[in-house]
Amino acid sequence: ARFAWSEEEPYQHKITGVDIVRIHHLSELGFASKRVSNRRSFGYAKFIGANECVLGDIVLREAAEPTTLKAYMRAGPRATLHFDPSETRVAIVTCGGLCPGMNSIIKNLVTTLKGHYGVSKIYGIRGGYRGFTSVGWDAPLLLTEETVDAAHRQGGTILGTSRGGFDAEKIVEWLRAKRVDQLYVIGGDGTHRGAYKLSELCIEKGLNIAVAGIPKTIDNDIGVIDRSFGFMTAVSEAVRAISAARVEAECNAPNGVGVVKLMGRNAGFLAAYATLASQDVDLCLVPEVPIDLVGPGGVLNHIERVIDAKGHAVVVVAEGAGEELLGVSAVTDAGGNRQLPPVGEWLCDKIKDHFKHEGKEATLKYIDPSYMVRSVPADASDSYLCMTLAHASAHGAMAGYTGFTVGLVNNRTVMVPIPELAKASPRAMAAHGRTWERVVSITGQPASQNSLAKPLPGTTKI
Ligand SMILES: Nc1ncnc2c1ncn2[C@@H]1O[C@H](COP(=O)(O)OP(=O)(O)OP(=O)(O)O)[C@@H](O)[C@H]1O
Ligand SMILES: O=P(O)(O)OC[C@H]1O[C@](O)(CO)[C@@H](O)[C@@H]1O
Ligand SMILES: [Mg+2]
Repeated sequence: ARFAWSEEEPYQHKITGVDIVRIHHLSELGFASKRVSNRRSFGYAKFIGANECVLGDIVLREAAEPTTLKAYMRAGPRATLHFDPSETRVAIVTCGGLCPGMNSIIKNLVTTLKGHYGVSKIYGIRGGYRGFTSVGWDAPLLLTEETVDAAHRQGGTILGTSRGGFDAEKIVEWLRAKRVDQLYVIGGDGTHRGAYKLSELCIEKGLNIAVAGIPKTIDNDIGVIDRSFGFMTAVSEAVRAISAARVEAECNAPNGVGVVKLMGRNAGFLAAYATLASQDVDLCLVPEVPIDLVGPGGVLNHIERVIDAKGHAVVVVAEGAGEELLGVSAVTDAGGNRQLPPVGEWLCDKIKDHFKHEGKEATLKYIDPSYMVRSVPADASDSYLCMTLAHASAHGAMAGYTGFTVGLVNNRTVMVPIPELAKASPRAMAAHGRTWERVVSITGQPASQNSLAKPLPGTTKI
């Protein structure tokens, strides 16, 4: 490709080729394929060819060396199905924390697998990975187009979810006993690590089962993909909390301060995007950037300066921020996620102490919307995304692909090998990247927050 940046400075990109990141196909692994032709296409859409792909990085940077472009397999219906739909049995499970859109994914999986392909049976596993081993009230449900009809209007997951309780041997044994052909796993990075182990164990045990993931997280901490479903809905809910904090801060004298704590364990995407979307925030603290509390460039002085100038201030803090000051807990939850220190309350105390020390009074209102940002149904944009992801996943598994997940890459749906996604997850915001630069520019917070930034492992350019 030849481009001229200017008459004086012509520049040529040297692209040597395209590397397509391939995913496993059950027939290539030696499993018998029914080779059924995909007659259920609506007739006007083309099937996706084996080499159709989507470029991973569409930004061409000036490079001295020739570049090979990385690409992902394009998702969508294939001409030949590995499974005969009339005999196909499916299981769906949701794991990890709640996220807007989980029910939309379940509904669209069921409507496409039943309505479009006509599979014979769909099990809905109750309460996450634990549900495979449960007996009793939480035994699997049989899902039909009727039972999921209104699901997308509700928050949460109609199947229930959990952390912990992963037992690969028992889960694979359940799949074998129920003669399940396809397993759909909706969850975050931990869930995907589990899903890949299941796909590998199925192969090892000679089971002709496709395992497909659909990434879910309001933290947007899953690598490779543009964004995870539910994230932007959670951002909108977070903006409502910030608006409330601004109103409280504006109206409560003297020196109103509104502090909002948002979810975001390792990644501050939710806090950063809500800050940028609301335009009401004067200070945003995230896990990726250490907090510089005191001193002329510190955040306490910044809040005081903002209040001196306009009478009030709004602060957003992500729950995972400030571990370098508050200490890292050794306590973990059932999924192995470490307990976080109470950074919101701690910050409120520090702000009040600072004002007292300066002989001033701060009227501080603390808002922790907590689970409210993630327990709502998906908004229109996320509902649309859920529909495309569920279809992408069903088309991939029906075609016989396994150990893959789906996502948007450069706004196109693709299939990604789960290890590729797991390697890049959890991702964090680049502490020297453009999103954080925008946050610093919008809030006016001290740039020293930026220069102190420490890139974390797994950090991406976003
Ligand atoms: N490395 C792993 N191998 C196998 N299973 C795992 C692994 N990590 C987590 N899991 C299982 O995946 C499920 C969900 O894990 P986790 O609590 O890490 O949530 P998550 O999928 O990362 O979602 P969230 O975005 O809410 O953190 C749990 O049942 C957990 O036992
Ligand atoms: O209390 P729970 O269900 O473990 O979930 C809390 C965590 O889940 C997340 O929402 C991710 O799913 C994090 O932001 C948050 O730390
Ligand atoms: Mg996780």
